[in-house]
Amino acid sequence: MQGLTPLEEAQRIVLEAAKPLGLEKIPILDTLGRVLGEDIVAQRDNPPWDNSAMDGFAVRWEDIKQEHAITKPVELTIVEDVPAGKMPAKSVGPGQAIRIMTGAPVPSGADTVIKVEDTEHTPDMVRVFKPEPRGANIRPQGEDVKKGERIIAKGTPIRPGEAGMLAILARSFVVVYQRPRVAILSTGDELADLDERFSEDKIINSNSYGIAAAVQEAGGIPILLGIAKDNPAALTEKISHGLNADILVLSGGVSMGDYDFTKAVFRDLGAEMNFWKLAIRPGQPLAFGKIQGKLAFGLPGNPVSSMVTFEQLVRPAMLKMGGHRSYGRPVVQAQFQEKFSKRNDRRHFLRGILTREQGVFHVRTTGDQGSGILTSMVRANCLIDVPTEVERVNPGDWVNVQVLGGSFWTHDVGSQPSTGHRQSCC
Ligand SMILES: Nc1nc2c(c(=O)[nH]1)N[C@H]1C(S)=C(S)[C@@H](COP(=O)(O)OP(=O)(O)OC[C@H]3O[C@@H](n4cnc5c(N)ncnc54)[C@H](O)[C@@H]3O)O[C@H]1N2
Ligand code: MOO
Repeated sequence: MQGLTPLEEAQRIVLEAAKPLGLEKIPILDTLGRVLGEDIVAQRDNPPWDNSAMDGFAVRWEDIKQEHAITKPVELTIVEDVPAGKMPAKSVGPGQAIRIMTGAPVPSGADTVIKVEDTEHTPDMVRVFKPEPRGANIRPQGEDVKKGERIIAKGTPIRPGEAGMLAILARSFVVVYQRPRVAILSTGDELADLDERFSEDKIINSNSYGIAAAVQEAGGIPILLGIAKDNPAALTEKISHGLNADILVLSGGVSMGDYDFTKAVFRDLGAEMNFWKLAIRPGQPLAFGKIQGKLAFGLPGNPVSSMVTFEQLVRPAMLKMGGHRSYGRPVVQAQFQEKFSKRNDRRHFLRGILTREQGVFHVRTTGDQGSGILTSMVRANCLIDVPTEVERVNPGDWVNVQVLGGSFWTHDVGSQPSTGHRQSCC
């Protein structure tokens, strides 16, 4: 009998086969979540000139530096008003001030800005009560970005911060990696699709929709191929359509059943395939390889198994193809709140609920962990990663947790993570 393949080995093979896709130029508003395919170099300084950080008065520090300003305020003559968006016409001479708004360019002659609330003023005259250090309240030219500097590196995923920076740098179009197109096919005579009339002996094809959402979450474009009947001809035809995409994901038909034709059809299509019994639970039977140069995954049909194997294998491949440089979910250590035991032959991914209380992460399972219990995925915000060799996890033991999307802090929002506990059960 074929032995169990460690997940890490399968991940290594999959990632080696997955190559970054080509590049395309897209408008800035479409860039969220995409990965930069070029270095972004500043063509000018930001801010482009010294500007005021406060509403107030631009002055010469020499004029206001005196101590005891509160008892003996300095009086300066206002010679101009500079709102944001206007360049100053005059410079500040001895005994003079220019009224200035936040963001407006600092006039020549001035080297310090006094906040309006630290003054008394009329339209023509300002009295300064508070001495400030030289340069106070001035944001110098180029403090954020210097012309010629590489500000965002190729391979960076675009978040709101990067999008704002692209705008600062006047990049209305940027080059990014293409999104992987993922063809999704469910197999099984027992399946009916959502919009079909179906009889009592059918179950609804949920895997295609769960996988499609996972594809979108990983930045890809899902292409639904529907359901293939459990016969080689139907399967071959559907798979051939799927080969127009970058990745083909099948679910079902990879285990030992009389109607499990996936392996045979993959082979007939000339695929170089690995058929694994992975050392994980859920998600043991899995096929992976290349068909006509395209990545093809045969995921197990059980709904939870298809999602967990997607997470561990398809998602990393998609991220690599989409230009990302890191492929894993964030992992945190959490204190397990239950008892759990298993054999020491497979790595388990328990669906979990992660919370944080008094700065410490806690995790419990979602309940029954059968691979047909999709409510476990509905309730989960994480996967609890119990290593192969671990047979027992007790309340209070530290476990690694892969954080799935979404927020999970229901307690003490904003407090710092604890630094005191680093030992792990696993
Ligand atoms: N003799 C053995 N039987 C099984 C083994 C084994 O090693 N030896 N492995 C079991 C494990 S573990 C899994 S996981 C499943 C994987 O089986 P398949 O990939 O062949 O999947 P199917 O048999 O087609 O379906 C399994 C299960 O999932 C439901 N399903 C399938 N597709 C969908 C879909 N698109 N939407 C919703 N539900 C779906 C299907 O109705 C079955 O209930 O094999 C075990 N058996
Ligand atoms: O691998 Mo199966 O996914 O354990 O049910």
